[in-house]
Amino acid sequence: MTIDACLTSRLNRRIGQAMHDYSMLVDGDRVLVAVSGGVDSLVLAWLLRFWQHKAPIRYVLKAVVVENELWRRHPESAGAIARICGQLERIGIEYQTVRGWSLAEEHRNCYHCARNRRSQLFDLARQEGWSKIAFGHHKDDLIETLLLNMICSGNISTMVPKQVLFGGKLALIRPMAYLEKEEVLEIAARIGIDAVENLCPLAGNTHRQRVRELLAQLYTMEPGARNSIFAAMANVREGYLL
Ligand SMILES: Nc1ncnc2c1ncn2[C@@H]1O[C@H](COP(=O)(O)OP(=O)(O)OP(=O)(O)O)[C@@H](O)[C@H]1O
Repeated sequence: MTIDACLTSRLNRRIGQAMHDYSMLVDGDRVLVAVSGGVDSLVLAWLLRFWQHKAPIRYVLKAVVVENELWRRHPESAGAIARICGQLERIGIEYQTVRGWSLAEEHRNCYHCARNRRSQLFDLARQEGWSKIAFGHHKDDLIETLLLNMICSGNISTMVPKQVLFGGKLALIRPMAYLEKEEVLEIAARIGIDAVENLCPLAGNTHRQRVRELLAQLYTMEPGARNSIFAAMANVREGYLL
């Protein structure tokens, strides 16, 4: 299916706007797409793959799935990895799987797992000369992170759409930063993404999940809150903070 048949012009414009606002891709980029097998990162892999045909610039893509320690303990792990690979083949993107390091018992939590995954991705990017790592985070992830950081860590910050690291050798990009979760799901339904259930035994029982539920309640009370919170991240009045 062509990108035009799968993306409404509204969504196409929104993704293009984020890419443009943050100069996410340039000619000659080598982009690793971090894929968990969840709906967001599979949609991202599809988007970047199909933009290759459309974009006026040339870039190379490879999807990477980090098999973490907790996944591997799950009895359905092998089948799930095979399904993720099947989805990537269907999307037509080159891919590889990487085995995450073993985590000590006391380190089996979201923080260490995410750190482990980041290190694996950074190492691969350095070894193979990839210039960008693309993540499937979207607008709701950025809002949740803002609230999480305020509530649990006492700071005002979020994940940025583009983050340049190592003196410019690598940049993390989030091309779906302007899309709401429902919009990602809309694209997934149009292109027939078959997301793989998260194998992590800790999934669904996290601070993030609780913040997500809190936000859902807030949005029913105050429908404009989502856009206002998102806009606030680009409208910081430092003179009115402590
Ligand atoms: N095991 C993994 N291997 C590679 N990349 C990953 C992995 N887990 C997460 N990521 C990357 O980090 C992003 C955010 O991770 P998070 O755990 O919040 O996603 P998820 O909700 O499990 O899955 P998704 O975002 O794909 O729906 C993903 O969109 C993906 O780009």
